[in-house]
Amino acid sequence: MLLKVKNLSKSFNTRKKKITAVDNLSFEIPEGKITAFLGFNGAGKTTSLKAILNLLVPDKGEIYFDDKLLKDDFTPLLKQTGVVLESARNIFFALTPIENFAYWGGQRGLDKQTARRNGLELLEKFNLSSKKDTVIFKLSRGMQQIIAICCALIARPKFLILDEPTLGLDIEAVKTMEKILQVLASENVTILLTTHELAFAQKVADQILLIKKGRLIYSGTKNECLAKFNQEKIFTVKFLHPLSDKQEIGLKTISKVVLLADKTYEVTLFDKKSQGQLLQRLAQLELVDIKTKSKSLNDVVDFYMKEGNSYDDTQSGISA
Ligand SMILES: Nc1ncnc2c1ncn2[C@@H]1O[C@H](COP(=O)(O)OP(=O)(O)OP(=O)(O)O)[C@@H](O)[C@H]1O
Repeated sequence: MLLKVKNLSKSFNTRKKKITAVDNLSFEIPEGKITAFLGFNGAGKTTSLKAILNLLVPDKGEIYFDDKLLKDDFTPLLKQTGVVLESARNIFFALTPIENFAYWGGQRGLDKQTARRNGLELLEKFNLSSKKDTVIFKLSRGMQQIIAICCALIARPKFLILDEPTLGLDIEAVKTMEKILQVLASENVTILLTTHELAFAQKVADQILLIKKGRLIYSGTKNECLAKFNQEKIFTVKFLHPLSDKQEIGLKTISKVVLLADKTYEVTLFDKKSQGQLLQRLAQLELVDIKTKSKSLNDVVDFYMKEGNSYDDTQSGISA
């Protein structure tokens, strides 16, 4: 594990009340994977990131980086970590990418030539070489975000933290961002990102970290998380005519049948093993369309964010 967070808590005392932003949070970030840190506004993501980056002192908790406990000195983590905060705020908009690379490389102890070389390499990798001398404010929002990532990667850190990397990006730019993150992960860069865009998280993430009111709801692989929520096999079926009572009773011996609209039904198998039997029965009816429905990360997050569906039964696992 590259990063381990153990029993992290942080409260803020405001004039009106005490706000518990992070509440006994523990999780692990595996090396070379993309972890999506999810939770509604105010869930405690930024506060957790700030504690990891030593930008605030938690009330309690421990941070381990490369299996070493960080106490007062976070240098081992900070030296190996690139960070892009929301809205690409870590770059100078009046400078060009090359000038930004020289500055941010300098901050990381690189000489100008090395910073330039590393920066050009990154631009080439992300197909932005032609923009090396264009001032940042003349670039599209998506390009600005990529340059911000290049600056964060200028000293080749092995850990990259991205706060809302797709904020304000159009569909094409989001796709480019997906590719970039996948390229970086394939080069063993460990990525921790926050996002409210669950379709994006579902595309790029290997790992999911879900928090609610500062507490852990789920931590584990995306595939396991989705598999748990897709144990049922659901079909949406449209027939030429509404089902007769007899036809409906026939299907109901092996599935739950719910009328969605006019001639369209949701058919949920009681047992996945009866799929062949169901398809045979459906084939005897006058079908117009049939689709299988799978639950998405959006459904998972929706489920857990509802009051009552809590983490009680799962600190490191999940149950649907
Ligand atoms: N400096 C502070 N003083 C007082 N309260 C704070 C402070 N920083 C954060 N909070 C509160 O702590 C809680 C968690 O905030 P945090 O910014 O960590 O959430 P978040 O998950 O990052 O939200 P978002 O998705 O909106 O960025 C919120 O209730 C927030 O108002």
